[in-house]
Amino acid sequence: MQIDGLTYLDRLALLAEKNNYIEPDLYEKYNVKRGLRNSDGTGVLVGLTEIGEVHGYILDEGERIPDQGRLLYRGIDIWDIVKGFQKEGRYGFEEVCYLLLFGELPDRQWLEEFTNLLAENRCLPDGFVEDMILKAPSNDIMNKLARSVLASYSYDKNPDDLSIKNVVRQSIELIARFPIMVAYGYQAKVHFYENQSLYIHLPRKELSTAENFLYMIRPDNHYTRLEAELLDLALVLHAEHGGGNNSTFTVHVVSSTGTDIYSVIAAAVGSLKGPKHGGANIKVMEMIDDIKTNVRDWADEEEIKYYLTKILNKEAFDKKGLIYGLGHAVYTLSDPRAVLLKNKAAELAREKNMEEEFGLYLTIEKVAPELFAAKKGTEKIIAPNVDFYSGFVYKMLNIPVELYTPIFAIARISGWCAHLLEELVSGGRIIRPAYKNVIGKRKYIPLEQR
Ligand SMILES: CC(=O)SCCNC(=O)CCNC(=O)[C@H](O)C(C)(C)COP(=O)(O)OP(=O)(O)OC[C@H]1O[C@@H](n2cnc3c(N)ncnc32)[C@H](O)[C@@H]1OP(=O)(O)O
Ligand SMILES: O=C([O-])CC(=O)C(=O)O
Repeated sequence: MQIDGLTYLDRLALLAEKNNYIEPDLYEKYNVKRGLRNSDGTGVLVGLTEIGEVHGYILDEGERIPDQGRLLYRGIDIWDIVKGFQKEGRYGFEEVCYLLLFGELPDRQWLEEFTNLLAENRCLPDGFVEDMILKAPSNDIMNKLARSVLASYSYDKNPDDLSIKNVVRQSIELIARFPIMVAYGYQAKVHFYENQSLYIHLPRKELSTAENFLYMIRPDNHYTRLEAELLDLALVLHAEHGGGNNSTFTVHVVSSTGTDIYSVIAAAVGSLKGPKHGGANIKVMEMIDDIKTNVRDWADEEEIKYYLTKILNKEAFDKKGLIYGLGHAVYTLSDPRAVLLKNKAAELAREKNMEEEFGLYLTIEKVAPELFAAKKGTEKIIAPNVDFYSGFVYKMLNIPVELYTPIFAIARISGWCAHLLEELVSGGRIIRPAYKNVIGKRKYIPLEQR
């Protein structure tokens, strides 16, 4: 039924918009920490952790002083971790999973056993591929991943047991299975939605997580050592980011209810998918494609500035006003992961003859802060975050764009599981902040009198 050209659903949507509007002034009046942020932009302190430390500024007598970013896993600087395994010529992601989950660096024997344990668990339960992946494909791999995680509950003989030993077992299974769930979800997508041949390659025990993933997504199984090393580096850099990032905080919130690991991790996958969080790596690629289409000369700084201003003014691209891949809730001057990925992107761009496109990224990184400052009237610096250069690196590795956020999930599952264990050991209280009701009292009116 249509009234004034509006459908019933249109009118419901208008009501939903009108009756969910809250005066912005009220947030200030009641001192609401919107987005769980203090008035100076720092995060509200809601927990303690020993897993990841994210350093982005110095607090000096209550003032927030921007600083170069630093990221530490269990107290060890990410730069040192990367230098360490690269110097020894080995892959690093498995070692980082161990470090995050168990709080210390493994010696050679413990690392070998842990790597073997991951390899043994790198298979899906009987019937899972046929019933849960191929019979229910999705156009979106993150959606498919969340459903595969939830479906795993029914294949687990002991799904609700929250003893640490059981959750460690479940965590290792999930870390080992995420690359397979993503790879097969992707293969199902290209087969059922894009009419291409179906490839279900079984993972191989002797390969690392990064190698196996490349092996499973490519029809011919082929990858080079350099490609696997770069993917391994990306996995290491994306593995953990403290307790406050949205998906990890989701882990704390959901697990604080005492629910099972599959419910917790499926919720975290849903959070990571969002374009302001892990989903930004796909958005960056779409935004760059849009800029490439609309800016005639990629070397012309003024033309790029003009178009970025349109993006900031919500007149171009997705009209959300965001330049994706820039800005961070904690980092200010730099995100150490973006610095590492930028170096890799520069090397690869030279090798692959893609320096012109790389130059576009550099110009955006250079001019966006001043445009942002002019628009917002602030001194705030927006530097590239981990999502700015990661997609460009994946593109040069010929990894399809729909896999960029799922790769983030393949890495971050290790941090999520570490935080789940920490919540179970040291949390214990249901997370339950307050919302003030500002509508006041109203009377119930009988149907005939409305
Ligand atoms: C793995 C990760 O999650 S890394 C982050 C990936 N996300 C992105 O790259 C998306 C683009 N960036 C953003 O949206 C933000 O910088 C976030 C979500 C990362 C951080 O958000 P916040 O902590 O709220 O940022 P902050 O407090 O600095 O924001 C202040 C203002 O600047 C705006 N802003 C921040 N970054 C950007 C940006 N890249 N482009 C345009 N505006 C921005 C915010 O929208 C906010 O505007 P408002 O005051 O009108 O609401
Ligand atoms: O910390 C955050 O807010 C976002 C995040 O997960 C990351 O940068 O890796």
